[in-house]
Amino acid sequence: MDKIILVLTAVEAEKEAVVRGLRGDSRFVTIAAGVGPAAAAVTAASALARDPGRYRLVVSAGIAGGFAGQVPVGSVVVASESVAADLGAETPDGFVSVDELGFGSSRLPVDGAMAARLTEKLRESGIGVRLGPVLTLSTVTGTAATAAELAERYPGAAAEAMEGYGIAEAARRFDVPFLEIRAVSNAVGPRDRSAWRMGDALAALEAACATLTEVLP
Ligand SMILES: O=C(O)c1cccc(C(=O)CC[C@H]2O[C@@H](n3cnc4c(=O)[nH]cnc43)[C@H](O)[C@@H]2O)c1
Repeated sequence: MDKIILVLTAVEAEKEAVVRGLRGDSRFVTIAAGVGPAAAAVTAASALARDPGRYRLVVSAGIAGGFAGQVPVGSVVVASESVAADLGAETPDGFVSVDELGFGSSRLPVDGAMAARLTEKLRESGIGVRLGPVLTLSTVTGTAATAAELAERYPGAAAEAMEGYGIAEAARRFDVPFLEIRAVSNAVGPRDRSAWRMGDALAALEAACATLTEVLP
């Protein structure tokens, strides 16, 4: 039996955009896993454990906040790595990552060749795209101070979302390559939920998933 691709979104609206983009491609199965890294990791790990050897790629797909000066709203970010940006300890001298604490790695890899191919194809298709680190946080950033702190702590970070690292960790445990695709619905910074451009982001997510079907070997 041919191996297939597992795509996980957080919410149903993202799943619907992904499914529209995949246009019935039978190589993919898409699940809405819930918001946040815990729900995402549990759902991904459960699916991978239910059918060992069935999957050749696991994809975290959805909307995200984009860092100012890195990516505009409505564009796509393909992760170059997934970073757990709030996994560590707060100290009087600032944040200390789990790496520095000696408890593992806050950075998980993606399938670099696939990420590069997808980015190139999206660019060729005229879709605004950036290949860069995507942060995973359990809390949506809501102030300029936190946005600036994250940008300083993770230079070049393109976007933040809430699920990627959890899914990447599940994929790593099952030895399946991982990819994260995000469409930017809002800028990372002071909270203004009314300014989130969900429609534009979901359309960009749909286009990115249509392109994904074209770059798979
Ligand atoms: O209105 C809110 O504050 C809010 C809180 C939690 C989740 C949401 C969602 O709309 C869930 C969808 C999904 O969106 C991703 N996302 C989008 N923008 C950001 C962001 O700036 N920072 C972090 N995550 C973001 C995230 O992956 C959610 O699961 C709304």
